[in-house]
Amino acid sequence: KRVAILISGSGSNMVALAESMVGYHPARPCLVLSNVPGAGGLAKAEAMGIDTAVVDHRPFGKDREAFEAALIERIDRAAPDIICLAGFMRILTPVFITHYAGRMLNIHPSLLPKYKGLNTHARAIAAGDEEAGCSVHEVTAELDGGPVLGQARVSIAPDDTAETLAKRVLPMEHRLYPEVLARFATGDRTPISLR
Ligand SMILES: N[C@@H]1O[C@H](COP(=O)(O)O)[C@@H](O)[C@H]1O
Repeated sequence: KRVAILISGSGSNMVALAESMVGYHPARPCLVLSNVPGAGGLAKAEAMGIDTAVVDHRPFGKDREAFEAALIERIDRAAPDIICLAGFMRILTPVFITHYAGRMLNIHPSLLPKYKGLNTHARAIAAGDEEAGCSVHEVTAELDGGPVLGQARVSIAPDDTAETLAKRVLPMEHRLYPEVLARFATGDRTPISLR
């Protein structure tokens, strides 16, 4: 299976996914695309010998449709079977989501359905939760709302800040996302849970 990975930033999840797609893994990366020119993850992908592309959203202003048409045109040139959103920070419309329906995944830094959206760790701490974590889900029109295919949990310590918690959750993301992708690429949607 061919996998296109969409990023906006440092791309640590992209690296974890790409590094996992070797040997008997059923998938291979075919493109790393960023909406942010110069995003740190682009250089990392090039160093791994993966094709990269930039579709900058800024010239499109408020015209999401035109931005997404350019995005779809560039992605489909790589003919991916699966799309992985990995720290891709643009909200996608139903047009884009329908085009890749049933073959697009996202990683979100909370135990969904809790804390959809941003600032997930700060909100978990503020709520007095005992646990935090991350989730990989299928992407549907509901933001962070699609079927959850995997979760990883960490305990919240009394002196945790959003930053210290994020530092402990991110390595769990790097374990969870490749595991879910390997299963998804063989058609296995059974949810998994890591600790
Ligand atoms: N959506 C969130 O954005 C962050 C991206 O990190 P990276 O993969 O760009 O390093 C990760 O925490 C991910 O869950």
